[in-house]
Amino acid sequence: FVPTSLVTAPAAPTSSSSTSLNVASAPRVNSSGSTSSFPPGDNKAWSPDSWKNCIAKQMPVYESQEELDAAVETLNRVAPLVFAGEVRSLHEKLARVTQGQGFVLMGGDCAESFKEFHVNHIRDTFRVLLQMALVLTFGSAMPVVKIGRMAGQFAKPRSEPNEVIDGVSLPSYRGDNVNREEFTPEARRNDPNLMVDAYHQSAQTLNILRAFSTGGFADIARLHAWNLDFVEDTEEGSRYQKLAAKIDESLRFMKAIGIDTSKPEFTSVDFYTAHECLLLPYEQALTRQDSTTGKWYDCSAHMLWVGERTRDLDGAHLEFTRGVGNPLGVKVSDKCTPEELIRIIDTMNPQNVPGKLSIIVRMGAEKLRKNLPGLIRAVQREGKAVVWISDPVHGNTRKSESGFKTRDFDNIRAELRAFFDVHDEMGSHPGGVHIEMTGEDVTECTGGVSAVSDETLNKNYATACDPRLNGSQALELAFLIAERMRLRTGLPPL
Ligand SMILES: O=C[C@H](O)[C@H](O)COP(=O)(O)O
Ligand SMILES: C=C(OP(=O)(O)O)C(=O)O
Ligand SMILES: [Mn+2]
Repeated sequence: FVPTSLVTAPAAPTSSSSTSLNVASAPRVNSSGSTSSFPPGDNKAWSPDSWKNCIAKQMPVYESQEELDAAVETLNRVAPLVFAGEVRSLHEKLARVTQGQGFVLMGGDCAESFKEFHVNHIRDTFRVLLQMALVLTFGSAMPVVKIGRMAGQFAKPRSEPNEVIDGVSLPSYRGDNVNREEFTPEARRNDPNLMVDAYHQSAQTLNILRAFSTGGFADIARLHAWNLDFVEDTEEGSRYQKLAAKIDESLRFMKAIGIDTSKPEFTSVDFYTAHECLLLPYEQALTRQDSTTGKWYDCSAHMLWVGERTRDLDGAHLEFTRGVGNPLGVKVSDKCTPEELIRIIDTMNPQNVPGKLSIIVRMGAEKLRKNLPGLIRAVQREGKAVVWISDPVHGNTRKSESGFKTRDFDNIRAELRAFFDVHDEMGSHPGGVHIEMTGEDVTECTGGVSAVSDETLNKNYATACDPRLNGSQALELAFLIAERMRLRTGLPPL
């Protein structure tokens, strides 16, 4: 993390009527994406709560307005999790990626959970991200911007409002900051106090991440120690050790010619956080005005993205995000037309500021080959500066015969390959990857050298929502990407 310029003022206004969500007056849950009286992107005034005038899809409805007001009031007073100076430093790095100088690595759980929370869980995910970043930096000879889906990635959009088990129907689980996974009416009740619990867990997570990124753990001299025990014995583990040995040698050479490898560039990393901007009462309460610039920042994370299911042009999520100074992302599937994408860009980044907006493409290999060229062409024609990021996992979810939600490594690899092929053809920069992964030895995605199969998914299937790549599958992906980046720049294979 970098030095900060402090964000100080709490989100105005502070009266309970304006800072809270009025259940009676919307946001309405709507699945048709129809019109709103307050289209974002026009010149209407923005405020942290102007999203309340728009239709908010995927939003929990709370039973008690009082309970919600009290939770939001508590969050209005908590300390910001991130600071404007950090957010701006991420923005600058992303701006360089729009110019082809850098690669973004985003990864973490689909849904963080209270049950899985442990310092070792955070450490191990962070460790794999460090390994992946090292492979990508060395492989591509480019700076890698490291962003965790961590410290706030709780709320989940769902395909179905209800879950039915043995004829019993209950509201779907929507993330630990909304309701609980257990299949009982009490657990599935939307509880606004969970937002406060999620905030406190995020604060702890960030504290650990800050310590790991600057306190010696991320020192490049320790690169061998980042290998996880269960990865160590795999093909990817030994491939990593070989690469680590090469880097060790380069470090020894640098030292020999007088470069000081005890400098922060070698001993710490800049690590950022991001999550889906979904649960707007939480995001609004963490939105604060920067005392030095007067700009509003959502201080729940450095970067926020809007999901595929909530990116309606006239919806509450675009209205909220258009007003905050953070770098933003938007997920797009094959349902997004080039015209729609340009309108989204004009709403989320009206000044066309480089680094402000990343387009996170998730459509599956086949649809990507068909649809991505048109999206890139439109962006090129309109002269928009965006970071193109591949999310090769969300378009590749399937149900195994044994009933597990899973993803095949082959399909993930195929989508990444398609993403790189299309950028090669279009002369654009493949700017990053966004994946759901964990440092744990889970069996949630099939394939890869780790050879998880449909039959072994039940061995350690632990995710609270979507299936994650385990440590060795994630590392394998990093090597694939690094090789592809090398090919682009004419470097020999690793
Ligand atoms: O993480 C993404 C979505 O929440 C998830 O893919 C939706 O899953 P569902 O179809 O099980 O609701
Ligand atoms: C919900 C998610 O993705 P998408 O919006 O792409 O479906 C996610 O990233 O977990
Ligand atoms: Mn997911």
